[in-house]
Amino acid sequence: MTEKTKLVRIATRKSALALWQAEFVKAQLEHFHSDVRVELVPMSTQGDIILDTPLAKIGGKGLFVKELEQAMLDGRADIAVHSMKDVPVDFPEGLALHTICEREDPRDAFVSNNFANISELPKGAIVGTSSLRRQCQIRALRPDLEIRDLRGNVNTRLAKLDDGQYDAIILAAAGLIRLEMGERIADYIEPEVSLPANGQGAVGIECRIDDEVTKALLAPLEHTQTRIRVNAERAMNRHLEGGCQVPIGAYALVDGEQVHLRGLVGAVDGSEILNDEVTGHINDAEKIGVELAKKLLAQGADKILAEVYRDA
Ligand SMILES: NCc1[nH]cc(CCC(=O)O)c1CC(=O)O
Repeated sequence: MTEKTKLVRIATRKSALALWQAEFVKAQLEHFHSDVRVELVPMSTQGDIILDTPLAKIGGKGLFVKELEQAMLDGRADIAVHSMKDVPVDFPEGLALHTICEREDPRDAFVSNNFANISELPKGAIVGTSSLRRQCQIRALRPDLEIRDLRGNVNTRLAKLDDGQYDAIILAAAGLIRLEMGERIADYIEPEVSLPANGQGAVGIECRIDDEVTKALLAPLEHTQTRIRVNAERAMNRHLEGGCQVPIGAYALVDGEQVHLRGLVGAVDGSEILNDEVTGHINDAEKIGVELAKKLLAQGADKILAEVYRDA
């Protein structure tokens, strides 16, 4: 090791997907900087420990990130690597989301050992998902299916499907692809059928605001188009005051100088779903997110969300 070697410590959850994402960032940092050494600092978060309660009922934002943030604030780690979907819209003082890496496939995936897609499922079939967003969209499409809660990391969820506890489960395609289990995906669910969660499929890197050395090292990992999309999506969620455990979908696409954002707020039972969209210039990504949130609120999103929070 030479004298100028810089150590970057990555706070990460211990799930296979979190470790994959941390290893990915480690490899990228080492690829761009020959004088950087990267260490993983694995830890458990509340979201990993409380496994027997539906996520929506545990409440509190940042179930999967708080412990990682504390490690950075205490100086036990320099950066934290997150699935953007799990990152709350606001950060503790002293920390910020510095980098957003290129997005993987953002779609939800239909996984089943017996059925090729949602339309093939027979009446009464049992579908596993722990996401209110997926639940309300599937219920709107197929009110005859039975939705059951499904917790645990990707491997646990697949094991429960293979046990026969469910006829099908819905997962983020990105997690399966990253873990080289893409062949388990029977069908990719298009955004028109299941609008993804804000940030789904994107990896973000958080660090201390005053850590200029680390911030400079992270710069080459930033992916501008993903940043624009995720900024628009997160701005919508922020204005709706929605964490990740709410029936809210937000999905942006960039076409040249334009960003096109679609948003959805739904009642958990699928009885009511509000959809809207806004297009504007890429420099106004966040304004577009706020504008879309306002349109959804004007349609009655506030009433739907108030009901979700009351029932939770
Ligand atoms: N809430 C858990 C979580 N956080 C990120 C992903 C998948 C990968 C991603 O969206 O980047 C998953 C699993 C899932 O929803 O199936």
